[in-house]
Amino acid sequence: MTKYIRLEIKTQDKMGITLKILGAIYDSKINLHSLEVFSKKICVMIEDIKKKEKLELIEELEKIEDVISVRELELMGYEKNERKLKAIIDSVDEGVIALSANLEIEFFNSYCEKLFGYEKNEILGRNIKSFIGKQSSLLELITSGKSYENVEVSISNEKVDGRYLATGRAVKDDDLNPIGSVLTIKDFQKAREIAEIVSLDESGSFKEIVGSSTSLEKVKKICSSIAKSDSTVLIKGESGTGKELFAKAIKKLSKRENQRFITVNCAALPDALIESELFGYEKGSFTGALKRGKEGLFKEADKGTIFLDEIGELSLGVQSKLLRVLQEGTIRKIGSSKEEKVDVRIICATNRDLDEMMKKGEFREDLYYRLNVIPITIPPLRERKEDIPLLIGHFIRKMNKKVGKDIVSASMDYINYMMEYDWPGNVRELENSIERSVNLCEGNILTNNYIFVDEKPNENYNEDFLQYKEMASLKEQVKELEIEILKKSLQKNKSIRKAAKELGISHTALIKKIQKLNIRMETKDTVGN
Ligand SMILES: Nc1ncnc2c1ncn2[C@@H]1O[C@H](COP(=O)(O)OP(=O)(O)OP(=O)(O)O)[C@@H](O)[C@H]1O
Repeated sequence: MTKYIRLEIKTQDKMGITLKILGAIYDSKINLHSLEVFSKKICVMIEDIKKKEKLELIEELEKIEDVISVRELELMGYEKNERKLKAIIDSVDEGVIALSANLEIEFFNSYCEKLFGYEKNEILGRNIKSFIGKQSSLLELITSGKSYENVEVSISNEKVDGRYLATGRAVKDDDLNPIGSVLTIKDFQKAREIAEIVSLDESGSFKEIVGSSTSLEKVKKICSSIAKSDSTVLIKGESGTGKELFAKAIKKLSKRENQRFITVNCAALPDALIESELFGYEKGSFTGALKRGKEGLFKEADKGTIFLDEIGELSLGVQSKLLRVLQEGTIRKIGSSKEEKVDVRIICATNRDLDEMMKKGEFREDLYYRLNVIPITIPPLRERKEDIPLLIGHFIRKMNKKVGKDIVSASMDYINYMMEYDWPGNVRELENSIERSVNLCEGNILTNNYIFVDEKPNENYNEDFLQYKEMASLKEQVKELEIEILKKSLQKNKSIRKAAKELGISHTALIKKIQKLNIRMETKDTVGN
């Protein structure tokens, strides 16, 4: 490698000082390689000379008026920057190449040695065609003069043969004429693996949980941080807030991700059954039992997760059995004296106030403290109304698929109405309400006319509705109005017979209209076919 000497000359900030310094170097008959000029400093890079000549040059430079000091430097400023940049580019796990307009490689990072299968000194200055194959689609991209992004290309020469993703930009002069190009090339397989890892990240586990309110994000964060441990989780929250969705998300993020997730709705099973369902029974242990006996759900969930929904509904008897699972990690089948070890993570949920139940003696205190190791509270929808617009969009898409419609969005009025409502049934009620709207909607936008919630509609509703609507035929407007009148009467009267009386039509006429207009209302009566 050619050796050079670098000098830093500190000077007064005077006109003509650079010329004097260059003159001294010229007079000494020393070749100048490069020069950097600053306001009070000049750096020169000169050919390698003998020590004596170097000292003589320094002496000459120091004699110049306005020169303050001269010292030898390790590297020029631009060399330092170049090396830093090269270190950065070399650390990238993909090939970075700068090409001239003639496709000669002017710059490349060390990854390219592996990419092309050649040594550094065999690459510089050579035409890229000799490394990528004359037929490579990459050649077409490079010569197109256009930008391209992550295009799949092949690279093959006598040493390598593989698939890559190429991204490139043309380099242009001031008149926009191409003077070369820069490209990056990444390993296809590696890029795919990274994409897979990213798609498996935590956000994937919360994919089904729609909403970005601070309070919901906080719950997601807690779930991510506790998911990996085996501690028992107690999810509290009103009915329909998404407790089960969160329980599933915790399982997905846990070490037990690939093991079973068993859901038990404690309220749905009669007390007499729940014990045998949870813990199983030995053969012939009670009348009606299967001859061969039965494994319980805890056993089935072994190594996995069990989700005990509505835990507040368990009888005190079953509560004490559950306590044993938590204390000892064992279960005992009905009719058996043998304890069996199980390795199950328990996630439970309740919409009841367990504290209150404990005070009343309806829930065991010791069990409560065992379950409440990691308490998570999901806020009701009315406390995170900012999630409603996102949820509306999500449920429209979901219901479109379910009922085969193509509704594109909801009107602002519809969204505003939904934001004003208090949602005592939380997200489940919102979902049901949108399902009804989607079913009844005749256009491709959900409007106020298709709102069906269980409380009074907003006060301005009729006024808004009676406004003249452009683009709607008289027939359509009359039909919409009729739907509204029927709906309001049905809502108020909660009975088809009473509504018919109020509207001055017969009971059968009202039923016919309800069917024709596809109105689905919950009244005391049912509309038969
Ligand atoms: N944040 C959310 N994003 C999307 N869907 C949601 C969300 N929260 C709840 N849901 C939906 O609402 C319905 C009720 O949710 P889930 O069953 O998880 O509630 P829950 O709190 O367990 O109710 P319960 O206490 O009555 O058992 C489900 O259809 C669920 O998919």
